[in-house]
Order: sequence, then structure tokens, then C-alpha cells
Amino acid sequence: MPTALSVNLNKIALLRNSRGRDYPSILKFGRRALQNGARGLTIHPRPDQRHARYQDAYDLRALLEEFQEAELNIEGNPIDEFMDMVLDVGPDQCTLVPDQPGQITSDHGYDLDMDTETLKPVIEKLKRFDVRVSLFMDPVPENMAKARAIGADRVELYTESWAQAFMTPQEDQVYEQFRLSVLAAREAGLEVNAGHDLDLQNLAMFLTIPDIAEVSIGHALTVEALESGYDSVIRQYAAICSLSMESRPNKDF
Ligand SMILES: CC(=O)[C@@H](O)[C@H](O)COP(=O)(O)O
Ligand SMILES: NCC(=O)COP(=O)(O)O
Repeated sequence: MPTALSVNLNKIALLRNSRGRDYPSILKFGRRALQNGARGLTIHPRPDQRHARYQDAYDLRALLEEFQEAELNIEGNPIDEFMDMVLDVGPDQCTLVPDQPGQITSDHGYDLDMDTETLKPVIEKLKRFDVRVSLFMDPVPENMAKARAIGADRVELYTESWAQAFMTPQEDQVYEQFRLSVLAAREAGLEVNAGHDLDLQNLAMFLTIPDIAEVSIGHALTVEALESGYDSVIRQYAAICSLSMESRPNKDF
């Protein structure tokens, strides 16, 4: 099965929130993602909801009714409010992430020697509600079996170190850490997702590691979309500004 792309809409939501109306609309961008080959949508509503908001999860759930095969993945730290929302929405997958409130972005996976007791009941509850559970984890092969032991269905490997190492002398060593982590996870009976700072440059090489079920990508994808469209949009604005008075549209009063 080819790797599924789940488009993370957090950065579209961040732009939207900067103005207070629904523009850009994450529903429109979510729909476009699915129409163009994404197999899922991801949001990561943080406690301050500065990116995606809890309401977005409900709206995207409704959108996904139109796309039978596509999945909704909700990421976050399982604080009470988050859990209430996730259980109410019923996404296909919930990715648990050990973020602190106010954290600028995710920067580490779970430490299962510390976090097991808090995670176990959360995982059990999500599974009782038929939500697939993925745990955000650093690429440490020895820790994969621990994720399975507490009931996770999947792990999401935190790929920041891959993005940093790509095209540097550390690339081979970091690649090997990920390859062995995927192998260990599969041997433990887990499926494997991956995400964070993946982009158009570093993704193809990363996906030479077999058996990655899903990648979720948002930040770079949004920047790359801006970069691809920026020059053309500037030209369109400049063309409007340079129209002579005679060629401007008529305004009848
Ligand atoms: C869990 C994870 O890897 C993050 O990459 C996250 O989902 C991205 O969210 P932000 O775009 O809000 O930093
Ligand atoms: N889980 C990772 C994710 O959804 C997107 O991360 P990024 O591409 O925004 O860094």
C-alpha cells in the first residue's frame, strides 16, 4: 500500500485566525487537498487554539463525509478538553503528542518510561470509541515495543532530525535510526506514521524506508504552495495596477 499523505491544515488556520474571518477557509483548502491526492487531513489544535480550533475538527469531520476513503487525524496533548472533543468528533485517528501549553511547535516524542501510566487509560478510552491511536515518538528502536505494550496501534516518528540531517554528513546515520525504528515498530506489531518538517526536498529519500503508512505534512507544504504561486499572483496584481485609466473597468454610479 503506498504511503498516505495527510495534509496538516494548522498553518492555513493560523493565517485565518490572524484576521478573524473565515479566510483562508480550512474547509476549502482541506477539500482541495483531498481533490488533489491527499488521503487524509490533519489538525493539531493546541490548548490556546492559535492554529486549528476545536470547532474545525467538527467541520472537517462533516467535510470528510464527502470523501469516503479519506481519514481525519487529530493530533494533540490529551488534556481533558481535547479528549472530550476527540471523543465527540470521532476521528479515524488520534495522534497523541506530549506538547506543553504555549509550545511553539512539537519538539519531542513520548518518554514511555515516564508517561505510560497517564497514557494507558487515554489509549484505552480512545480505542473503546473506535479511534485508532498513534503515539508521537522519537526514532529510538528500543522504544517501539513499549508503545505497542501500552496499546498503541501506530507510532508517528518525529522527523525533525531527518529534516535537519538531510543533505548533511549526518544523513546516513539518521536515516539508519529511522529505518531501524520502523523495523522495530513493525516487528512489535505497530503501523508507522511519520511527520514534522517533511518537505518536497527531503520526503522522497525518507520514503525509501519501506512500510511507512502515512506522512502528515503542513508547515513546509504551506510555504511551498506560497512559493509556487507567489510570482504569478504578484504579476496579476501588477498587471491590474498598470492598466491605463481607459482600460480599467467602468464604474457606473
Ligand atoms: C505533531 C507534529 O509533528 C507537529 O508537527 C504538528 O502537528 C505541527 O503543528 P504546527 O504546525 O502547529 O507546529
Ligand atoms: N504530524 C506532523 C504534522 O502534522 C505536520 O508537521 P509539519 O509538516 O507542519 O512540520
